[in-house]
Amino acid sequence: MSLFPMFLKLAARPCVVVGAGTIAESKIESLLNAEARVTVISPEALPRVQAWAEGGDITWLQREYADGDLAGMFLAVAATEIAAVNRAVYAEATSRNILCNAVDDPPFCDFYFPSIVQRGELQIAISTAGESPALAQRLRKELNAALPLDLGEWLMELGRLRREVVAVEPLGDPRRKLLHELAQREVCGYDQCPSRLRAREHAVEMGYVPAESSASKP
Ligand SMILES: C[C@@]1(CC(=O)O)c2cc3[nH]c(cc4nc(cc5[nH]c(cc(n2)[C@H]1CCC(=O)O)[C@@](C)(CC(=O)O)[C@@H]5CCC(=O)O)C(CC(=O)O)=C4CCC(=O)O)c(CCC(=O)O)c3CC(=O)O
Ligand SMILES: NC(=O)C1=CN([C@@H]2O[C@H](COP(=O)(O)OP(=O)(O)OC[C@H]3O[C@@H](n4cnc5c(N)ncnc54)[C@H](O)[C@@H]3O)[C@@H](O)[C@H]2O)C=CC1
Repeated sequence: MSLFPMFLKLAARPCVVVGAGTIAESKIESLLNAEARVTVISPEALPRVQAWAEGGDITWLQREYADGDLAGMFLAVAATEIAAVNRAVYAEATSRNILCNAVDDPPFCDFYFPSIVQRGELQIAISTAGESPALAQRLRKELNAALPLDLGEWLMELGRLRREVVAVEPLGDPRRKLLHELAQREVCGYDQCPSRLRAREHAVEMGYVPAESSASKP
């Protein structure tokens, strides 16, 4: 069976993490990075989790998990050190059609956490479908070493440039060709950078923008 790969928008979605130890902490952090609305259920919590609760970043229910806690949730992570508790969370999630990951317990996971290489908005997620997390980790390290550190900034600039091009040029092969061309070269933040000039030149060539207006464009 092949896993379905996707990148989820979790902003404002209610997500629950059961447990607040080392593994839970990293899951909470990645949910917060995605701006999810996080509820943590755990009698004890590591200092960083407590700080998130004190700062209002998460809701911490300081008690053990109880059946019914998943009502209204979008996604659940069961990360206690007790497999039976994690499996009970998974069972409730299944009965409610909520996606759930019981950490390190593949039969009780609807989705797996991948290894991630990140540069700003660029994310590369690696999965071996649980065959070898160690391999996923090694590939993550190799990709991380191979990719330039400023790739995120470059991508942000490329995104801006793409929006400029898309705003003036209608959908079609010439636009697609230009966007491929721009994605291969250095894109710079300043107005006169070669890629930006190329994009304007192209817009003029194609007759989408008159020469004067392209030259004075911010
Ligand atoms: C199925 C899955 C379910 C899930 O948890 O989502 C799962 C399951 C299990 N992991 C186990 C072991 C290890 N996991 C890691 C590391 C990571 N594990 C992660 C994900 C996943 N782990 C999901 C599948 C991912 C995939 O392959 O697609 C990563 C990618 C992401 C993350 O955890 O956030 C993160 C790397 C992050 C990074 O560094 O980039 C290491 C490495 C180390 O710690 O040194 C080891 C030891 C080496 C080894 O075993 O390979 C065991 C046996 C436990 C035991 O022995 O008792 C099980 C259970 C089993 O296999 O039955
Ligand atoms: N720590 C590690 O490096 C690794 C841990 N794991 C596995 O991940 C799981 C969690 O590990 P850790 O985070 O290290 O454990 P931990 O012991 O640090 O944290 C467990 C958390 O679960 C909470 N908890 C216990 N019973 C609960 C209940 N009934 N309801 C709600 N919360 C409850 C505890 O208060 C604690 O916050 C374990 O199954 C462990 O085997 C797997 C790989 C590595």
